[in-house]
Amino acid sequence: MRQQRPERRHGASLVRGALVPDSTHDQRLLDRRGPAEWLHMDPWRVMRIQAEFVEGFGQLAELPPAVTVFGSARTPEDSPEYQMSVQLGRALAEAGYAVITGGGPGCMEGANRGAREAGGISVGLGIELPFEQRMNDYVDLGIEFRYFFVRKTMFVKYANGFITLPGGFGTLDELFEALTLVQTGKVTSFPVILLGSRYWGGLIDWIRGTLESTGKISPKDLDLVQVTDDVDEAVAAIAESDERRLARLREEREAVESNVAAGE
Ligand SMILES: CC(C)=CCNc1ncnc2c1ncn2[C@@H]1O[C@H](COP(=O)(O)O)[C@@H](O)[C@H]1O
Repeated sequence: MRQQRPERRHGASLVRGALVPDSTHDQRLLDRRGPAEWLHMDPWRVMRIQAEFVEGFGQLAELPPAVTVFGSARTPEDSPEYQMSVQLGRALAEAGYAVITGGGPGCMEGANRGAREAGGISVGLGIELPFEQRMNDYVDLGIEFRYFFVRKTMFVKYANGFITLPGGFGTLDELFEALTLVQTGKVTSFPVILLGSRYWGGLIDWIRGTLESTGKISPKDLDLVQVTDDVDEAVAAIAESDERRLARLREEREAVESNVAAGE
């Protein structure tokens, strides 16, 4: 015999029995006297996450070719690393690239500053942090994100490559995310460049001496990252990768066009 159990449809979901709540979404929406915890529940968070993607995609879709620059939030303004970040921002802008950073202080500020001083497009993708933090003054287009993973999608999606200055955990996280995406073929034609051979040398030695030598990565994976001390060399590596990508796209288009012509 069919059991009669209470049931309720929640959009695409169906709940029955004890899972049926004693109020509806509408009631909870309209009942302003009720508690506000539902605002912080996961289904609602999804809407916020969606909104962040929509805002990010909308603001960045028309950006010209861009490069994302990572690096420490703690680099002092009077340090050589800060100077290098300014020089890098400037060189990227002069080569026609918009510069995207995390919008914070230190190396991020330096790269935004260089881009702005050279008349380029200076973008900051900020992140909500548990302590007071504001977008640096050299950002012309700034977007604030609540979620790291949404922001990281923007860093990759709108950049033609990453250049990484000396940094800490945040920088390493961004660096290894990029390398994983390239290694697994999720992004193609995406140079990852480390600026500062003294700073990064130990990490590269460890990757070679431990990861590669024990077979955790393949020897060719080491080619995914380039190390240099020369800002112009870093920018040139991005430009060369772009040229190769454009040439490949041209070839693919020509092949499609000649197939279409042959079929006619
Ligand atoms: C002084 C201080 C800690 C400020 C934090 N303010 C921040 N504002 C924006 N992005 C950040 C900040 N801290 C870390 N990040 C992200 O993580 C990277 C730097 O982290 P770290 O300093 O290397 O580990 C940046 O590329 C940036 O994307």
